[in-house]
Amino acid sequence: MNGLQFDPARPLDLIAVGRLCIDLNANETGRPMEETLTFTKYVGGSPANIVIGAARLGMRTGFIGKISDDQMGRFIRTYLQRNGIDDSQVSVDQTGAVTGLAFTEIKSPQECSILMYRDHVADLLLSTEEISEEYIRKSKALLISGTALAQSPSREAVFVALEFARKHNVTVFFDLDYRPYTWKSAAETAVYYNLAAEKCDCIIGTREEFNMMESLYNVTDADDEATVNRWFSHQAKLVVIKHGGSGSISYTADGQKHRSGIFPAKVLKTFGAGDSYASAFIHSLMRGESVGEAMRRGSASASIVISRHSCSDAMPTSDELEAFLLSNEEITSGAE
Ligand SMILES: Nc1ncnc2c1ncn2[C@@H]1O[C@H](COP(=O)(O)OP(=O)(O)OP(=O)(O)O)[C@@H](O)[C@H]1O
Ligand SMILES: O=C(O)C[C@@H](O)[C@H](O)C(=O)CO
Repeated sequence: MNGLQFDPARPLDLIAVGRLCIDLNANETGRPMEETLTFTKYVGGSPANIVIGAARLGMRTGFIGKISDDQMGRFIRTYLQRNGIDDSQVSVDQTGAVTGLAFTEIKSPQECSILMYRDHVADLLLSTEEISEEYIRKSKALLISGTALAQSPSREAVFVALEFARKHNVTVFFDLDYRPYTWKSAAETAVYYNLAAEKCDCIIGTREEFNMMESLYNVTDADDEATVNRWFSHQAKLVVIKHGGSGSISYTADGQKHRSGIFPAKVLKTFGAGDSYASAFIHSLMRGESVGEAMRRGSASASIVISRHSCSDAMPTSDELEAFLLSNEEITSGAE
């Protein structure tokens, strides 16, 4: 059992709070960004990608965030609307803030990097007054993403959202989504990640992200069992540790452990794997499937997205995911 509860009476399935930005993915692959001439524009931001993926799979979704008062902000809002994501809680910045940009470099399938422009971005100006208790109580689940904790007032807004979620039995997913360029210090990062993680029901992260959180307490031996037991002593009922091309391992508070391998992928770029994994994983859990099945679907979604140019736009529909699962065998591997 995964221990997660979802109230079927709630009109929304999943609300995300956090970053809405723009991905500018290099069209010329196989070369450094210094030699890139053209980019394709997509909606980006880890929580945005996850919710877009969930909406593609048929979930009733919403977003709490802030966009810039310009063409980029309007591009994002239109895209959310076109994908059936409720944007009633997406506010428009009035201070001249800009939309975060994520320039991606695809030197090779294994050598991808992201250059982030995040000075004075609108998404980190989301304030506590813009977090609606009534809105959150309409949802079965809430997704928070680590980067929204990087600066005030977004940081406080996330903790208010967590409080409302707890108050109204809204299950909380925490996708760690650690992006170093947004934080001032390792200690600040670890403190806020740990404080937020204590309030979450399901934590999804890579081994490196959990190491970052534990570094504050001089824990250096990167032991999965010790990691998950720390979170089970708080609110968590399910912890997923992702291991890139080696697959993923999940742990439930009642002592079960599930390993998942990967699906073969013609990798174009590696980023987007985590967001696509999370979207299909959450969708599967919320429709009552087992943790093992949810991991299988997450892995399949990841393989689809890393074989395509974008993240958000590449998120598979239900039909695409089913077709992929029918025609591909998961490569079971000992994900250590
Ligand atoms: N090369 C690959 N081939 C197939 N599947 C992969 C590959 N890399 C990652 N995956 C799948 O995607 C999942 C998440 O990938 P990863 O562990 O890299 O998370 P992440 O670092 O959060 O991803 P991102 O690069 O989007 O930030 C893995 O557990 C695995 O199922
Ligand atoms: O989360 C970000 O700001 C970057 C994303 O927009 C990008 O699509 C990515 O890195 C996905 O993991």
